[in-house]
Amino acid sequence: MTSPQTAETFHFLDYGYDPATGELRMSWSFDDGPPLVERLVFPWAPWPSDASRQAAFTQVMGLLHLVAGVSYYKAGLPPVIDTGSHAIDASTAVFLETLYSRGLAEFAHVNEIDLDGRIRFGITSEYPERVTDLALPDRALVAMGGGKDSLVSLEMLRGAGIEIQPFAVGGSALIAETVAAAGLPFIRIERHLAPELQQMNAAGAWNGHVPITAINSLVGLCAALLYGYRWVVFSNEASADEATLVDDHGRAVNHQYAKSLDFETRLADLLDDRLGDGVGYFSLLRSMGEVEIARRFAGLERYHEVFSSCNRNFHIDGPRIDGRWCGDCPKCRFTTLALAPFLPPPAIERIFGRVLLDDDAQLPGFQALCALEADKPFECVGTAAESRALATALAAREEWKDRAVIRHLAPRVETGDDTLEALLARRGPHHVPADVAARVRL
Ligand SMILES: CC(=O)N[C@H]1[C@@H](OP(=O)(O)OP(=O)(O)OC[C@H]2O[C@@H](n3ccc(=O)[nH]c3=O)[C@H](O)[C@@H]2O)O[C@H](CO)[C@@H](O)[C@@H]1O[C@H](C)C(=O)N[C@@H](C)C(=O)N[C@@H](CCC(=O)O)C(=O)O
Ligand SMILES: Nc1ncnc2c1ncn2[C@@H]1O[C@H](COP(=O)(O)OP(=O)(O)OP(=O)(O)O)[C@@H](O)[C@H]1O
Repeated sequence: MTSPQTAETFHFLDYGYDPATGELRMSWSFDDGPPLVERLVFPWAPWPSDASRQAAFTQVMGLLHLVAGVSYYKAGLPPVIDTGSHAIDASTAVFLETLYSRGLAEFAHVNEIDLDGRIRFGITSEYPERVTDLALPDRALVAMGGGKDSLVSLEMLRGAGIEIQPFAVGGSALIAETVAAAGLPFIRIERHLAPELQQMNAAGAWNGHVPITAINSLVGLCAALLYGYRWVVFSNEASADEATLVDDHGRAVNHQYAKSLDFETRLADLLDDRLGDGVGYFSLLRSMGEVEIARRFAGLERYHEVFSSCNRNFHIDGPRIDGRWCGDCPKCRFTTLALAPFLPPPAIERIFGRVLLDDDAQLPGFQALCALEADKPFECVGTAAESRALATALAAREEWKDRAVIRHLAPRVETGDDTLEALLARRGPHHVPADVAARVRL
């Protein structure tokens, strides 16, 4: 296979869904190289009889093809992008250019590649295709990630009496266990990347972070149209808007771009243009920060022994650790910090199998969470202000103040107005539909 890095053009080839098997196939290529075929399998092979739902599904599947191409495009970054049979109107082109450039910002930063002006999706159509008469039942398909955030959403919706169906993309047994603990049925959508990607990576193709939540969001929207759910609910928080770092050219590099309000707004607007309000994509926790979410999760004891936020669990080929927490990564550190004000030390030890705040070897990692002497890590963690407020609050608690990490960290951080109480009270903008927001008491 020729190297994707020498290719002139990245081609979007075919996409299609087979109602007999529930398999969705999408393909791309570099120049005239072999097609790179990614497959998704929707269990029970759903297929709606209603023509407007079929038309809406075909549109959303087209968007998924355009978004999921990012995994392959990044391997070579060819100068030309050929969108093939897709009708790309101006707003779709801007949506894709923004997603590819901001969603690949960490990838570009780590690989020292300048993406400015490189990613261009040509306009091939004046208007977006529209489906106007979509009617889906008022019920929610909830994206599950195995961690605390999606479980908080699930319980908020359940508590409000809204019909819920958890789903996840990929084969994580751990996510399935959280859903089993919720006592709910589970839709697990298989995802198989093109096998050539692994070979290209091994041969030295460009590799790095991709905006995975954007891909999962479009898969969720396909599922909503196939299975019949009006709302696709994610659990992305206000804290995800903070850039992980600002580079030497003043550009924001955000590991969590696809979890940001900016991405959510752009995708929701695009869907509104094409499908009206027949389908709703939103994050239920958008108005809250990590601290408020942790406070709510602390009260959901039934999940304390089954959840995991540690991303060492979520590789495509399965977990790379024994147990649910590796105990030495930014997510393990941040989740400890966020839950500690709301749970007693024995409960923290039961969850994580240790108390990271007792281990002074962990101090540099906690400092990085506070953006002290280091950038924040490329991980899904809270804002630096949240970590500082948490450290300060723990220094005022008898049960935490003498722990090694808190003793060293707390005197070195300043919180200003961002105290724990202020962060708990703060609410930002969101796109939760008014009827849902009222029912969950947002
Ligand atoms: C689990 C993890 O952190 N994976 C990142 C890691 O990948 P690694 O090679 O160690 O293992 P795999 O995840 O199994 O991936 C194998 C290769 O496959 C490619 N790939 C995978 C998924 C995909 O959608 N597209 C792909 O191209 C990629 O080449 C992999 O090397 O390092 C990779 C390179 O930096 C990261 O891309 C992997 O991240 C995954 C896509 C992933 O699922 N990460 C989530 C845990 C994650 O970061 N979630 C964010 C959401 C942020 C967002 O904006 O969406 C979060 O929790 O903040
Ligand atoms: N495999 C997946 N399939 C579908 N949605 C997912 C998947 N992984 C993560 N998500 C969703 O993406 C969003 C971001 O994931 P994230 O890991 O931050 O959340 P989480 O696992 O619920 O909580 P935590 O922050 O504790 O890890 C959440 O809405 C989550 O449900």
